[in-house]
Amino acid sequence: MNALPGSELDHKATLLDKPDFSKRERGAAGDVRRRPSRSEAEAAVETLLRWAGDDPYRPGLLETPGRVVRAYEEWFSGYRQDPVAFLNRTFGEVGDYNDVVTLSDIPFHSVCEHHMAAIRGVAHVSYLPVERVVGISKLARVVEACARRLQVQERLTDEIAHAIAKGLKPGGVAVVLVAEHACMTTRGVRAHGVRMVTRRLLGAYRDDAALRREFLGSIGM
Ligand SMILES: Nc1nc2c(ncn2[C@@H]2O[C@H](COP(=O)(O)OP(=O)(O)OP(=O)(O)O)[C@@H](O)[C@H]2O)c(=O)[nH]1
Ligand SMILES: [Zn+2]
Repeated sequence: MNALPGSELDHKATLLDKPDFSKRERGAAGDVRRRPSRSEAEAAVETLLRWAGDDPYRPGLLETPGRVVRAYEEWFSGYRQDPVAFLNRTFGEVGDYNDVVTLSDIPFHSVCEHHMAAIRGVAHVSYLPVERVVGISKLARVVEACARRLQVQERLTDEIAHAIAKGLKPGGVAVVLVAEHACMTTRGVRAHGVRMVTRRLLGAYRDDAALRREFLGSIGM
C-alpha cells in the first residue's frame, strides 16, 4: 500500500493554524490582536449575567465568572494544542500487521461556532498504516485537540482526517462523526434527539469501495 499522495497530506490552512488578526482594526472590545486578560474575560461573563437579568453580586453568583472562564479554558484547550504533534511517536515494529486500525465510539465534546453551544458525540476513526503505527490513545487526543475549539461539524471532521493524514502518512484515513448539537436540541427548532452524521474519507477509503464498506460496516453504518 502506498502512502497518500502529497496533495492529500497537505495540512490545509484552517483554524487549526493560528488566527491571523494582523489586518483587523480595533473592535468594540478593544484591540482584537491582544488576547484579553482573565479578569477581562470574567468581566464579560459578569456583563452577561447582568444582561440575563440577575445580580452578579448575590452570593450564589459571586464566583460564577471565574468558574465560567475556567470551564471555557477547558472547552477551548484545543487552541493551545497541535493535533499533529500527538502523532510524532510512532511504532515501527508491529510484526506482519498491515491492515486497517479502527477506533470506534471515541467520545468528544466541542463548541458550536454559531451559538457557542455544546456539540457532543462520538468519533469513529480508521487508518491504513504504511510503516507508521501510533499508540491508539493518540488518535483520541487528535480528536480532542481538534474538537476543543469553536467548530462546525463538517470542518471538525475534515481537520481530524487531515491531521492524521499529515502525522502518519497512511494509505488512507476515514473519520465519521455522529453528534448532537445543543443549539438545535435545546433552543431554536428544539429538535430533540436529532444527530448529525459527517464523514471524511481520504486515500484508500475513498478509492476502494470494499474497504469503505468494511469500515462503515464495522461502525454499524
Ligand atoms: N452545517 C452545520 N450547521 C450547523 C452546525 N452547528 C450549527 N449549525 C447551524 O447553523 C445555522 C445558523 O443559522 P442562523 O440562521 O445564522 O442562526 P439562528 O437564527 O440561530 O438559526 P436557528 O438555529 O434555526 O434558530 C443553524 O441552522 C444551525 O443549526 C454545524 O456544525 N454544521
Ligand atoms: Zn449552533
